Amino acid sequence: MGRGEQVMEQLSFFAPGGQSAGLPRDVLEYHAGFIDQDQSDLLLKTFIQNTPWQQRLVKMYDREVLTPRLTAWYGDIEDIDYGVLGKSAPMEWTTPLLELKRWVEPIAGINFNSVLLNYYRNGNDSVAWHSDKETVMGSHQVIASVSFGAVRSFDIRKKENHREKYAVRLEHGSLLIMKGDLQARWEHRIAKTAQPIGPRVNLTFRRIINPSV
Ligand SMILES: O=C(O)CCC(=O)C(=O)O
Ligand SMILES: [Fe+2]
Repeated sequence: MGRGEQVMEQLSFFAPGGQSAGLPRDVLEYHAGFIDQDQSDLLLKTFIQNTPWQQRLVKMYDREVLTPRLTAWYGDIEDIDYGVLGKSAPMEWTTPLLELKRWVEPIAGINFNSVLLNYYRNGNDSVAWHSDKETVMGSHQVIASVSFGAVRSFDIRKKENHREKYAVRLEHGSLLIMKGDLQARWEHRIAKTAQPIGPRVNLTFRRIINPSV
């Protein structure tokens, strides 16, 4: 695949407005306006300014490349052997993160022990097609995803049939619950967009299972 084609592939094939008809409700649950406008504006600013963002190196085929976004990782330090998981230890919870965790847990129906923050600085930042690791979280894990800032399209496609695909626009202050077969049978991504858009911060609350316990 040529370079131009790779860029094309990354651009979302979905219209900028709305949700796909027939979005599978058994794997995605969308709550618009979960956090009100003022609070969302404040949290966006706080996270952008106060997070020690890192741009990580990941292995892509035989090369190491920088992820096209910034990340930070927080969670419980006790009771989890991060070395066994091949992960670095997370940073300690901050007050706004603990507050958000407390708000999303009753809706998700589980207690989370970690959160991954992604910072998409503009439309050129993205996350490629993936599913989140079952070995670390169990196969039918619930993930609570909170979004602030620019609206981006969250695309999903079936692993066994890439033509079966849907999209949800993740709005400022929204909550998306990923559940059921989503990680086992689907992949998801945030594609690049050619539109001139501002920054976005996404938080995915997760429950890490410790294999050594
Ligand atoms: O930014 C998003 O909405 C999704 C992020 C994601 O899929 C991940 O961090 O695993
Ligand atoms: Fe993900």
